[in-house]
Amino acid sequence: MSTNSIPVVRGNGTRNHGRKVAVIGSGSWGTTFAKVLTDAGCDVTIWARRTEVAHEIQVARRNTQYLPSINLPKGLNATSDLAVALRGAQLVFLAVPSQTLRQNLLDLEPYLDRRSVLVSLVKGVEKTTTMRMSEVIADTLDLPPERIGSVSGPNIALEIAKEQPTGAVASCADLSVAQEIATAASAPYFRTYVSTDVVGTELGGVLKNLIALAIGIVDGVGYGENTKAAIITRGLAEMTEFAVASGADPVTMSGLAGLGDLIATCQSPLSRNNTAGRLIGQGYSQEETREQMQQVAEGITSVPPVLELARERGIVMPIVEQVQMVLSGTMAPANLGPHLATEDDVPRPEQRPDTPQEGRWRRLVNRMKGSAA
Ligand SMILES: NC(=O)C1=CN([C@@H]2O[C@H](COP(=O)(O)OP(=O)(O)OC[C@H]3O[C@@H](n4cnc5c(N)ncnc54)[C@H](OP(=O)(O)O)[C@@H]3O)[C@@H](O)[C@H]2O)C=CC1
Ligand SMILES: O=C(CO)COP(=O)(O)O
Repeated sequence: MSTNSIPVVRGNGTRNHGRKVAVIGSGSWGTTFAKVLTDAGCDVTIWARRTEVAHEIQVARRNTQYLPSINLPKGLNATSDLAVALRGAQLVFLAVPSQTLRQNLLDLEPYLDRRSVLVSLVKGVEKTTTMRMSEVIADTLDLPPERIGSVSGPNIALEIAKEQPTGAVASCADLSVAQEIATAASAPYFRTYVSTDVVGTELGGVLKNLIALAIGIVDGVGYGENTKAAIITRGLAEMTEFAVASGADPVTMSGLAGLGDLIATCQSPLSRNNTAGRLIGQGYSQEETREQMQQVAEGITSVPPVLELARERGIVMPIVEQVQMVLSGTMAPANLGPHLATEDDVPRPEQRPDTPQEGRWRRLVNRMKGSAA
């Protein structure tokens, strides 16, 4: 482990002894996640598409473009050769932009061990197909669900690279595979929980980006904490409805991959989605904002496909609709938030009678009534 921040007690390094893993993508998250895996005791090789980035990581133990001032661990190997990165890798973590993942998978397919598990770290949906990343993996490589996983949570890369503690959720349809992923990705400053809810884990990461855009927009306008609290609270309700209609467990949305990530991304000035929203709220166009951003802001690309899926599934997402209108220039940023409703909306209870949250509370209350009787 490097010395970027407060030292923490070392954990389970020996559990990962000899576990060979690859990380595909050497941006801020790929590099940070490779550090987590190395600090967890795995034998890690990170793939960078540019040789100079691979060389800098391998030789100088730095990735100055994406993680300035961070010392990377000695054991981390880097290469720009996919064959080298994938040789013997039991777990392959994918940290590339959502819109390039399909091509990246096709590129790596010839070198992939047919037993390896592919784990998406990506928080977007494919624009042209509206597929989640695990669906893109299954579609491209024809892999069964037990060879596809996802890791997501409140994971602002730079904070984790500084070894500031947090957690995440590793999910796979096969619980034992989720446990294997979580073991590989559990460092002293990074606790990884397990889940079999791949849909919920992935959608938490996708949907919080859209709400973070809304938060950035109202921040750019100059609105204060009430507006943001209303957007976060109603945003979680929108996220949960959409995720449940897509097959997710509502409980996932109240965990690290849902609420946890929503809080981190909406609060952090380091969030690229939050930052992109702020620029738009300050009056920059979508094009100008894209130009100013040096890194991936997945939310901007995910808005149209998420709304397309929401309409197909009969889900109303007023905040995401408003974000779309602001992005397309049909609504002024200052009009986002204050009403949080469409024009024809009528006053209604805050929680719809059939929301997953209410159903859960009702079941709990009924159970308690039953046990008190
Ligand atoms: N940063 C974070 O805090 C977190 C990010 N994520 C998610 O991780 C994913 C990756 O994001 P992140 O690392 O932050 O992004 P960055 O913008 O930091 O880096 C993007 C990376 O993708 C590479 N890349 C760009 N185009 C291609 C391509 N066509 N083929 C292969 N690689 C390409 C870039 O390479 P090059 O440098 O050569 O351009 C770079 O290594 C996103 O889905 C993001 O939402 C998830 C959790 C936390
Ligand atoms: O996913 C993230 C934190 O969990 C990173 O968010 P941004 O992509 O908005 O920086």
